[in-house]
Amino acid sequence: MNLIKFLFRSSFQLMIAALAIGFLSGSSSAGLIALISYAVAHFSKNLPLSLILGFAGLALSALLTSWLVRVILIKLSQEAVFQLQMNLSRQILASELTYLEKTGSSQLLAALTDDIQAIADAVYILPFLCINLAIITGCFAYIAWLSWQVFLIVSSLSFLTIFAFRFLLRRGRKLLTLAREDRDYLFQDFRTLTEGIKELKLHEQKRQDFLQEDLQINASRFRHHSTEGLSLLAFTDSVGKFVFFFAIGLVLFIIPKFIVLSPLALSSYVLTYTYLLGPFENIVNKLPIITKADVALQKLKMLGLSLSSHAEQLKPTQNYHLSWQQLKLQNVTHIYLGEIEDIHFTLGPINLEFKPGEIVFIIGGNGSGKSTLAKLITGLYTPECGEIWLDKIIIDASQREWYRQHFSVIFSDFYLFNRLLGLDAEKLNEQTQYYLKLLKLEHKITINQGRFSTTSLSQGQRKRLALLTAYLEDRPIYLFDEWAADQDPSFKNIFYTEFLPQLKAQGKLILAITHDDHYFSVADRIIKLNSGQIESDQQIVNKIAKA
Ligand SMILES: Nc1ncnc2c1ncn2[C@@H]1O[C@H](COP(=O)(O)OP(=O)(O)OP(=O)(O)O)[C@@H](O)[C@H]1O
Repeated sequence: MNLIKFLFRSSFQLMIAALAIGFLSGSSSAGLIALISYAVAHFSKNLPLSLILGFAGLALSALLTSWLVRVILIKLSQEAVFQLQMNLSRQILASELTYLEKTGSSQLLAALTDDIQAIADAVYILPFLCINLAIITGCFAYIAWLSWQVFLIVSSLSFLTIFAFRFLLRRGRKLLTLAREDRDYLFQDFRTLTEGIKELKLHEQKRQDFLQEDLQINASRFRHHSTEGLSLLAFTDSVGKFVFFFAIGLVLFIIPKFIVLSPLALSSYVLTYTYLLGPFENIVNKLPIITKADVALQKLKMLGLSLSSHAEQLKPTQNYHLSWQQLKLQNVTHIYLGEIEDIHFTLGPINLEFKPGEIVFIIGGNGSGKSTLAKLITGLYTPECGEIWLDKIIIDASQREWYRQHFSVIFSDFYLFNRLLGLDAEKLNEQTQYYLKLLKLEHKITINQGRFSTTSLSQGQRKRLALLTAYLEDRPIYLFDEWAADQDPSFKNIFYTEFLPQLKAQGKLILAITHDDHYFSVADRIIKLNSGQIESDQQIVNKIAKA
């Protein structure tokens, strides 16, 4: 089973220790049953002291070992879940952006939340399952000791039952796997629900279409597969109980007709079986949780495999170059393959050279490839063809992480973190306060030990806060994707006529994707894209606005 293999892989020694102690716990419980059977059959007022001491010893051992095995398994399983969360997060961070974009955030979120939760639920109950399994094994050993014939009959019956159940369990697992696939679509719908709430509230027909044709269909498919799968497992549970009672009836009414059994042996069987009902029920009841976790682990394994096949080298090889001379793109291309094979978008081949202290505007119509070019220049996309050079260093897989450290970027769909990550907030406090004032944010937010008091701001203010972070990062190359689009005219003016020239004066290369033709004169150079190709690359000679 995936879950057991997963725990063995997490810590082989702890698993072996847990199994050994679990076995001791099961044996103690089975020993107790044997002792109780004996005491009931030989009941008298003066039972021997050894029996009483034996009872106390076994009870204490059962208690201690069951506690110990639980502690070990809880530690082991929680550690395994922790590692799973961290590894998956690391793998996502290390994967190529193009692959992550193709996979979609809904699938990743479903894995990080649903799948890991399903595994956490299963590993929580695993200690109890192990103890119950050990008790069942111990009790079966006791039955074998009482009569090997009865043991053979009963264990053959058990094997037959398990064999017959395999089909049902496999079918149940298949249905739960389908339900898990439905979860991915549901997650996508939940994202639409939360992120598109404004649009959905404003348009009744849109809301109804979304509810009935998307959410409801996916939710009912999930309901159907889950109900079928779980019902099948519930059926297994009931049949299991029937087989159990059948076995008791067999020992009580049928076997004595063929095999001579003493009343002591008979009462011991019945007592043992009745006691076994609890652990057995416990195991069968938990089958759906274990099956779900198994499906989740399989899903995580597949995701992990495909993530690692798209993994990048994430260790920067050396400090980034503060003084560089030339950034060159040579015949660089990027292709987006569409759902339909012959509908795709190709950017390039692009040939460009940049130098420090340049203000370069990248312009072009919607869908001309500006943001794609930004992702190529910053090293987020790996070019399908062509090369990127920074001075004399070619940016290949081993240099890409290092190369990316040269950029401070504000994308149009940027994410605003709620604190200054990767920066020494204490050291930068003075600068931070200065930029807060400059960006007119000092009355809106405070920054305490690098943490912003709020990020619930207008889009324009959020972008200004992102700009503050970019300033503090102080990297050699700045890229702004339509930064000024959400700013009011006065801030737009400050951005183009003060901020950009200030960065230029510091020797930074500034690449700004923009539609603000009013400020084109600020640029040293304007690159125009059209349908993924460079239409023009023009130096601006007579600059009007100066820093
Ligand atoms: N993740 C993606 N997968 C597939 N196609 C994409 C993806 N991102 C962009 N495209 C396609 O690539 C083309 C260029 O997109 P891009 O976002 O680079 O254009 P843009 O010039 O930045 O547009 P805009 O000004 O509207 O932001 C578009 O036709 C777009 O549909």
